[in-house]
Amino acid sequence: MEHPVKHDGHLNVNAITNSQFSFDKVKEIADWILERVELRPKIGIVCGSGLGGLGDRLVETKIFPYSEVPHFPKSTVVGHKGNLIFGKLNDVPVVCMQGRFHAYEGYSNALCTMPMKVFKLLGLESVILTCAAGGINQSFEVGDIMLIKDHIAPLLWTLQNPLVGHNDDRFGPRFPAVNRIYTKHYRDLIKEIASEKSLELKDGVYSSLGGPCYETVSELRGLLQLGADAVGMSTAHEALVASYCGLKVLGIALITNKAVIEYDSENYPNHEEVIDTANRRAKDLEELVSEFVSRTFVQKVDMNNNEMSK
Ligand SMILES: O=P(O)(O)O[C@@H]1C[C@H](O)[C@@H](CO)O1
Ligand code: HPA
Repeated sequence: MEHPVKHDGHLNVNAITNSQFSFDKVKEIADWILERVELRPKIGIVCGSGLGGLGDRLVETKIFPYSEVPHFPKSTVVGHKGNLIFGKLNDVPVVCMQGRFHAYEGYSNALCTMPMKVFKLLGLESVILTCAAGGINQSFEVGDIMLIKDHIAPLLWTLQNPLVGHNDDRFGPRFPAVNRIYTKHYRDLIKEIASEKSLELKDGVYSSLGGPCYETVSELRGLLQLGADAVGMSTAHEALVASYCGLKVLGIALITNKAVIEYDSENYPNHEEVIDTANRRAKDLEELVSEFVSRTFVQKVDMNNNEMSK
């Protein structure tokens, strides 16, 4: 069993720790990848349930099934292929997780969020998190695309928060601020792109519970009262760790089903509907993300050129 080691070399044996993914272990994963891939992307994409088509859009790819990547577990959920793909999207180098890890698969939140730390050590600056979610906001329709402006994640209020334990400040600070996780500039940019494409984009608060069960009517009513617009089982903890690691975050939820907030309704959520809606709406979401990736990259190149010519 690995001891929690501070990076100054001091043992911190009394801390409950998430030594499961120490800096050295994450570095081992990142180094393994860097030895095998020439591409050096600045943007990472995580594909939610049924949204793996984004990965299929990449060209000049190098694909690693998760089973080949050191310390990566299996992706066990339908609609999550389980590939780490390096390639170009709209001519921009990206790395794409075709499928994510969920706590309900039996994985710790430290493990579920480990890829964000790997992204940091790969030199990424930004991550785009996509997910499927149930619409709690009663004005939302199935198939709506919701830009995540904030999240409510009760599990992150507990010791299940992946940042609990020994903090290695090479990843991020002990006490990260979380009031600006979803980068404003990115939200503005994607709204602009959606409006140019005449694509309606909802703006909302994503809430996440642990799953794998969907929510009770009373839980959903409670989340609505708290200000949530959509509910899912992922994303918030990844966004937290990405932001803690200094990555800029864009979060997009596809409303795959309406959350049932009427007692005794005949309707009920199910994963088949989630996947069907994702398949039906994936194209618009993929185009939005592709355009976002290329504009972000162009802006970055512009900024660098301007800086260099100063
Ligand atoms: O990985 P995401 O959050 O997109 O997947 C959602 C949550 C569950 O994994 C599943 C429920 O249908 O879809
Ligand atoms: N609840 C939780 N997670 C989900 C849902 C839902 O209604 N739809 C897709 N993922």
